[in-house]
Amino acid sequence: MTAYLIKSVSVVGAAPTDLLIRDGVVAEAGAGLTAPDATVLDGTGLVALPGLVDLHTHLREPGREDAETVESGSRAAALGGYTAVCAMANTSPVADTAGVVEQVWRLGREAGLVDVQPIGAVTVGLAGGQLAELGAMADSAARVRIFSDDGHCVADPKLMRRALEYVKAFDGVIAQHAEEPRLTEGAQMHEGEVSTRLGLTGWPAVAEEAIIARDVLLAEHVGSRLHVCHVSTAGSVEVLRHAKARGVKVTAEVTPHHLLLTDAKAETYDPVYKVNPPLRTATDVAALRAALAEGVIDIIATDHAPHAVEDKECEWAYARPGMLGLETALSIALDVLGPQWDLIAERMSRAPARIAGLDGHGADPAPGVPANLTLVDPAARRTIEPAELASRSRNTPYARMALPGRIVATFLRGEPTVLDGKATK
Ligand SMILES: NC(=O)N[C@@H](CC(=O)O)C(=O)O
Repeated sequence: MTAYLIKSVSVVGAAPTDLLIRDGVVAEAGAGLTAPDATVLDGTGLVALPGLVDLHTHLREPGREDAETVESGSRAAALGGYTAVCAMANTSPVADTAGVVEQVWRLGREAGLVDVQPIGAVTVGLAGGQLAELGAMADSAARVRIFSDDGHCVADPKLMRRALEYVKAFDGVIAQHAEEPRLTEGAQMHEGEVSTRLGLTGWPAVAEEAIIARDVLLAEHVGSRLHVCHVSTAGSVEVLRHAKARGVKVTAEVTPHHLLLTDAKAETYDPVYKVNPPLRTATDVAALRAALAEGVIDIIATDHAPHAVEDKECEWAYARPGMLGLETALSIALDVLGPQWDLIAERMSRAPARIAGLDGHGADPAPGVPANLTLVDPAARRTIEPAELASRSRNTPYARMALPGRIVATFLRGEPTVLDGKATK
């Protein structure tokens, strides 16, 4: 195994130092390190972060390998600075059995670019009618700890209660896609001034807020862990703030796109901006940014949702919801938060690793720590060219935008998955 000596790198924003990576761990850290056998990388001007961890990735395999595979999504993740991703269960077949989660987990190991941690479905076929085999998935080789029907809400309160109770046995967590389905029938975008003007059916903020309010009460009642996917409204932030103040075991994520874009984008009628939950108003964006800074929202998760051309380049009403995210998330975080490296490390690596229970991830580079880390050049700007993305899909909302920050290298247990901004395999 090649050793790497990274010279003069800022670890999470601190004064420059050297890092020696050997045998899968950070072997040494300090000024003036030498190692004759090591490959030397110049870290001048670069920031080392603990490898990013994405709690919400759609890898589409099995079933829609034309849109993404475990391997292509893993490569996109490594290029985005990630060392671990949690793969959502809305595949075909659905990841609702030990067999499917083990398949995804094995494919991740074979690709070897990031650790792929499968998420199991809460209900059979994501149909919301009957609990899936949560215990069998937890006991499988994939050791599933996060369960989600993402794409669908676990709308039945009794099933949601049972699921929350069930996962307590193995310290699992239910990640809820908060959307009261009766309030979003036919919805195409955020319900508000823009939807009224465009004549499109609206997805009201209350459809999200009502489910979060219900679920935090259920989680409190049964003393279990709830994670709220892709929080998108100012009202949801208030519900979460209240729940956290009461001591409810709830965590929440926000996506890069909900931190940057608004429903005004729908005026273009370009379905690349169609997403679930929908892009909201500038007031919501401001509330989400404040909540992320404050910690009411715990993490940034990408909701990387690749879609084939025919599912996106069509009329708005027929387009699938979802956007790419893995290869641009760190840049959007840098744009939104500025160079607050400790906050970025917390929201994009340490906290998601804790929530997912991913050992070996989410620890700042220091002697003895597994060498899961990424090197960022914050001074670089790059223009996003969809054709150059590693994802099999092209549905990025940032096409031709110049974004700050570039991932120079990513290491997974001491092996480079990205060097010089390029995937190593
Ligand atoms: N977030 C999205 O817009 N899409 C997700 C599922 C979903 O949440 O609808 C997808 O799987 O494409």
